[in-house]
Amino acid sequence: MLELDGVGFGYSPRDWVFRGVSFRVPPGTATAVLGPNGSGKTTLVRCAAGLLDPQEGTVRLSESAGYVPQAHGSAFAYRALDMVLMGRARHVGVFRTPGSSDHEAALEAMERVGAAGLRDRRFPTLSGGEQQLILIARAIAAGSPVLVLDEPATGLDLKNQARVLTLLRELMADGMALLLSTHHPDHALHLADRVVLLGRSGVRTGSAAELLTDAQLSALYGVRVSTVAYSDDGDGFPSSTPRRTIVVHYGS
Ligand SMILES: Nc1ncnc2c1ncn2[C@@H]1O[C@H](COP(=O)(O)OP(=O)(O)OP(=O)(O)O)[C@@H](O)[C@H]1O
Repeated sequence: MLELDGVGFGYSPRDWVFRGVSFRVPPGTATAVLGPNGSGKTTLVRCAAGLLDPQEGTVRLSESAGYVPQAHGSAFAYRALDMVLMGRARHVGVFRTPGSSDHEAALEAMERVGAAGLRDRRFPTLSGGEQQLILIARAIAAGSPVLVLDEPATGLDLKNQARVLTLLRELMADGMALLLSTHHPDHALHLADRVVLLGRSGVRTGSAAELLTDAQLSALYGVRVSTVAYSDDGDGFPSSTPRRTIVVHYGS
């Protein structure tokens, strides 16, 4: 369980990025954070993951969260498998080397994201999308019941976006609590039970049904957005999966 209560953060005194953010992410659910560039999505998910200390309010985490940062180059030429093994740090203990169960967990996580074939590649030589898959595998390998992801679809092609969304739904079905920031309202429509909108006029939290509407999304991004239904077409998701996506009226 992840819970934020009245959280406020600013990088300098009296210059708040956001204030008064409260929401809970129960097991088996996903909460999506949406907002324009610079609205504070990364800042908020870093506070939720315990990587930034808010100036006010509290963050309660049942145990440490797995965290997936936005893909970025690494200065160190670790193998992809070693990057994923780093997710096992709290299981391995200080001054110990990873054992066979850690290797198994790391390889299973790489299989799950479809990146087992990259295990011996050096992380900096991977494409941005491949790096993103490895970072997600690292967080899964950590085995935490809470996963916090900062724009997990950044740099992924359409097939890999679908793979990651499917994977995140599977993790929810396994009982994990997910918090993700995203620039893709359609991903929020597909995944999220609850939504946090970081807008120019303040923060709104509520159910996906209440906040992922044409009016709310158009106001949030300052461009006309419509949500449209599509048929399941035997896509393999349970019939309860929301099948709505968004259309942006470019030029509006
Ligand atoms: N280390 C920092 N020091 C000072 N200001 C910062 C720092 N990091 C971010 N900011 C500022 O805080 C605000 C929120 O930034 P943040 O990165 O959280 O936004 P975001 O919604 O994730 O943006 P994007 O969609 O562009 O990734 C921005 O105005 C940004 O310039």
